[in-house]
Amino acid sequence: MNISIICVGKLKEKYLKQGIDEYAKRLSAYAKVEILEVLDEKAPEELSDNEVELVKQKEGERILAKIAPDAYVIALAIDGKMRSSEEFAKQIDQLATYGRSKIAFIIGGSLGLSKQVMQRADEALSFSKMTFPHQLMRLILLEQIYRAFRINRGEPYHK
Ligand SMILES: C[S@@+](CC[C@H](N)C(=O)[O-])C[C@H]1O[C@@H](n2cnc3c(N)ncnc32)[C@H](O)[C@@H]1O
Repeated sequence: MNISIICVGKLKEKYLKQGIDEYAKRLSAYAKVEILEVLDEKAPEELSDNEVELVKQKEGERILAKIAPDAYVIALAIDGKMRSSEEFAKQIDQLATYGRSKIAFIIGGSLGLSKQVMQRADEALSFSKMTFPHQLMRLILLEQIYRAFRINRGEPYHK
C-alpha cells in the first residue's frame, strides 16, 4: 500500500519531527509512506474573508498538484466523518481489497483546506470536534495509520 500525507508548511518543532520520524519508521514495515510538504502562503494575522479564501486557494493548488490521479483522497477536516480506530482500520483494509492501494491524506494549513481540495477528496475524516495544530495533526494521523495496520494484522497494540 502507498500512503501519501500531503501537508502545508515545513515542520518546525523538533519534538514533533522526532515523533513523526518514529511512526514513519514503524509504518514502513507495513506500507510505503511519503510525507509531501507544500509551501504555506505567508499571511498577516488579520485577514478578510476574501483573503482567507485566497490563501486557502493558493495552498490548495499546491496540494492538488501533489495528488496522484488514481489516489483515494482522505481530507482531514474538523467537520468530517468521525470513525473509531477499528472502523478506520477496516476502511484501509477494504480500500486495499478493492484495489485502491494508493491513499492520499490531506492536512490543511492554519486556515484549513480550500473548496477545490474538498471537492477532490473522496471523503472528509474528523479526529474530533476540537481543532488541532496542523503540525501535531501529522503525528496523530501517522499513529492512527500505524494502529490501523496493527489492528488489521491482529498484532498487539495499546488499547
Ligand atoms: C489549524 S487546523 C485549521 C483550522 C481551520 N479553522 C479549519 O476549520 O479547518 C489545520 C488543519 O489540521 C487538520 N485538523 C485540525 N483539527 C482537526 C480535527 N479535529 N479533525 C481532522 N482534522 C483536523 C485539518 O486538516 C485542518 O485543515
